[in-house]
Amino acid sequence: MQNDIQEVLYSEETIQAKVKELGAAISRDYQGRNPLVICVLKGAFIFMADLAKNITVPIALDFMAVSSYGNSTRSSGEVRIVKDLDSSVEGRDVIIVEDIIDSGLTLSYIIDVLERRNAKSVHVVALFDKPGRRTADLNADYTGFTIPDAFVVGYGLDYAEKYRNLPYVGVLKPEIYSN
Ligand SMILES: O=P(O)(O)OC[C@H]1O[C@H](OP(=O)(O)OP(=O)(O)O)[C@H](O)[C@@H]1O
Ligand code: HPA
Ligand SMILES: [Mg+2]
Repeated sequence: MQNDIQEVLYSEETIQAKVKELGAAISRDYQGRNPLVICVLKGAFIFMADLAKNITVPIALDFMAVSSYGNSTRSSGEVRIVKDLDSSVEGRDVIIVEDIIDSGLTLSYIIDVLERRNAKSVHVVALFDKPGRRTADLNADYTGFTIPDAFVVGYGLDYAEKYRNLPYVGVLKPEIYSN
């Protein structure tokens, strides 16, 4: 698997330091509140686990599975809810946890759904942001790293369901995509 990686962009240590910073910022901003923290599966599962440990205000957790990439490096443009939340967001302060914002289509779809369900507030934390590929007008409230227009894998992010378990984030060798 390591042989498939062309370059490591963010080491495990660099990512962990950033996750701590993001957790501290959220803990400061949500003093006295009890937000519902929503993990967007599957990509955000590792980020969510690490981030949650760095949030010091009381939180509730929930999970939503959404998919639009399938086995491609380009969004299909069609966002599907594969698993919905267990809890109601009505009247809740919601924090959406995303691994990456690329076209922005996934998040704009989820935000729209949560606002229609009458969440009190909806904010977004994204570990990676690729503004160069945006088609939806959208920005995260908390961003870890702004990255160039390259398809990245690791730390939850996949290509065709592989590489999610890498503790770092990197770019694949181009020949992997053409296989
Ligand atoms: O901004 P966008 O262009 O919508 O891309 C970002 C979304 O795409 C990926 O999910 P994917 O559909 O691959 O599902 P996965 O999390 O199960 O891999 C990623 O985890 C984000 O949720
Ligand atoms: O760069 C990416 N890597 C993995 N999954 C993704 N989904 C959107 N962009 C990406
Ligand atoms: Mg994916």
